[in-house]
Amino acid sequence: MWRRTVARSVARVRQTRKMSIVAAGNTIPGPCIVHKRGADILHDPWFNKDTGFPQTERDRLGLRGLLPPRVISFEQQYDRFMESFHSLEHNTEGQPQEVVSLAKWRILNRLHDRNETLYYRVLIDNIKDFAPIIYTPTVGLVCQNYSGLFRRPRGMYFSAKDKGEMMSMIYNWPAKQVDMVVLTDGSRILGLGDLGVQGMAIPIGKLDMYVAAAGINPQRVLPIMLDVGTNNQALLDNRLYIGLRQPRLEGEEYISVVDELMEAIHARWPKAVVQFEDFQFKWAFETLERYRKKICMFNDDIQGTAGVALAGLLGTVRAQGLSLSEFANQKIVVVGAGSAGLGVLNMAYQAVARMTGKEAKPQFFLLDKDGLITKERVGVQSAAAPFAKDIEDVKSIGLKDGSTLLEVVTKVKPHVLLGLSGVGGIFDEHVLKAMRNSDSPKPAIFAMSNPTLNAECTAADAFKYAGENIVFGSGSPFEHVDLGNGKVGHVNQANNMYLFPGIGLGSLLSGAHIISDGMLQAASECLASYMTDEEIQMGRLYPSIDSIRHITAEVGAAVVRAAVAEDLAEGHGEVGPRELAHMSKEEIVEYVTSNMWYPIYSPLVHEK
Ligand SMILES: NC(=O)C1=CN([C@@H]2O[C@H](COP(=O)(O)OP(=O)(O)OC[C@H]3O[C@@H](n4cnc5c(N)ncnc54)[C@H](O)[C@@H]3O)[C@@H](O)[C@H]2O)C=CC1
Ligand SMILES: CC(=O)C(=O)O
Ligand SMILES: [Mg+2]
Repeated sequence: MWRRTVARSVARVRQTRKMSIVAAGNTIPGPCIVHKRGADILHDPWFNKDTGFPQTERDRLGLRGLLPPRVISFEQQYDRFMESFHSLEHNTEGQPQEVVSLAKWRILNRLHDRNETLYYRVLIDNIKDFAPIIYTPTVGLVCQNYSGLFRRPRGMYFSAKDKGEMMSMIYNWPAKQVDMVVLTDGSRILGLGDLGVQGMAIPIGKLDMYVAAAGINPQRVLPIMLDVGTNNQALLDNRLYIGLRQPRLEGEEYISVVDELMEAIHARWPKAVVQFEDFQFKWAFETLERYRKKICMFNDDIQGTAGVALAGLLGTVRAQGLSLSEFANQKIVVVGAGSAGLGVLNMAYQAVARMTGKEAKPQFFLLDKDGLITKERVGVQSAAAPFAKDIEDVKSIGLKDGSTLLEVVTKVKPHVLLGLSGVGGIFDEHVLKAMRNSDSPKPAIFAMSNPTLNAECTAADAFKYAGENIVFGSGSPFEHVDLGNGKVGHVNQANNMYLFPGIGLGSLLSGAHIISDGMLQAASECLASYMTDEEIQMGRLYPSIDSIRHITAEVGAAVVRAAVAEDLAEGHGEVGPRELAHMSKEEIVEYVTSNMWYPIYSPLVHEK
């Protein structure tokens, strides 16, 4: 009996997939129920179509007379926006970069606030040009100036003053269903430090990427800022700062506020996936350990970054013409022993252990602001301790605890130099030149810190000083480098944006109640195997951001499959765990793709 049900739902998945392709091809989508009329609709960016409301809808919804008479098609609205954007580019030519970037952010933000369907369509279609505005690097600048830029609220703000009230506050959010939450406390925004409540632009930007890359319905996303104060004196002294003007809560007081918020989110939307973003080191690991066995959550800086970095590291092994098992013999220097650096090392160690067995002793070197970390280091963080080198091992190559980056690179001759320090320019001319003596025929340099000014080096400097045969990746985008004679130094964007949307989407659609290491590993492996050998030989470790929807569908499907394999998948909507278990690999990709929202005007039907 239930076999027939499975067959029916697989057929349904196939049918839905067909319909979604049709929808993407602009045929008539299904209706959308709206509980308001007239001007209230025009002021609601979820439903607003501006001049795009057809006459019949204007009549039905009480809009007649509230809009200019001519109906403008979606395509015309799209063209008009792009024309405005291009004239803005033209008109701001020659102005300081920051002015131009903020002007671009403003024009996109205004559209976001007015008409979400059009906003997400232009974002999806122009993701390569617009991601650097709504995401890194411009989002960093936006956070730095958020108190001044703030016009309209988006998402929810919970503060230390709301203690005891969060369970009722969560019901103030107007949407019945929430699928994806991105939560920050603003304590470590990119490499810019503590930006307090102004960090809200990060969850907003990450969720824009969720909509664009993973097709999460924008009506079901929720950016949350947990404002527990700030230790940034400049913000505390700024009379126009829009957050709590008090030092950050610490210890028990802090954790009890996070607990209360997590309980409130989980109570209202038990199936929502919660992504922790840009928490300072001391809380990033602690909150991850605290909630990951109870709630469907992950820490993007620790786990998303690790998966993307591991995929890149495996790519560098392939770029050298070696088999993946050679990964265990790679010498990798990681600069930055924070959430991101330690996340990468954790995952890389697990990969080596899988390849070589438990006795694996990878040749990974970890540095923080005080230089090389060895077992001699006093007060080493417990999360960093497993990666501290044996002092005898480093002595044998002329190094000691606290050796400088230049000393380490010179003596180790690493295959890979990977920066997650937040310190701009730390891979200076000397360090990069030392990479010329790397033991790899294709040394890899990853300057992963964000935003651009915090990158450990620029792409141009990397190719200039370390040589033309390097493989290069950076957290924020750089232009490809002209090496002369028609040769181009390829720049990869080594950013967790290649994984977090797929991790979130896959976890959601699997209905898993937690996100396991196996699901994260599957996501990373999927990204690692996405590129062909030919592409890898050309220094391309990650796909172009233009194909982010496709890669996200593949990653999402890999996460669903891993959840099914681990018996964690509880199903989503009408698709139950047994139906998921009976889907083929291709059917799971179809299931994921068919669940991706695509921006198109739906006919609006009013219901009281
Ligand atoms: N590309 C990507 O996808 C991602 C990039 N990041 C970037 O990584 C950076 C670090 O993030 P977290 O690890 O969360 O920060 P964190 O504050 O937890 O860690 C920073 C680490 O850098 C070390 N450090 C500081 N100055 C140093 C120096 N001069 N030399 C060597 N190490 C130094 C600190 O001791 C600390 O261990 C940020 O800039 C962030 O934007 C983070 C997540 C994802
Ligand atoms: C990309 C990112 O998550 C970060 O820089 O924190
Ligand atoms: Mg982050």
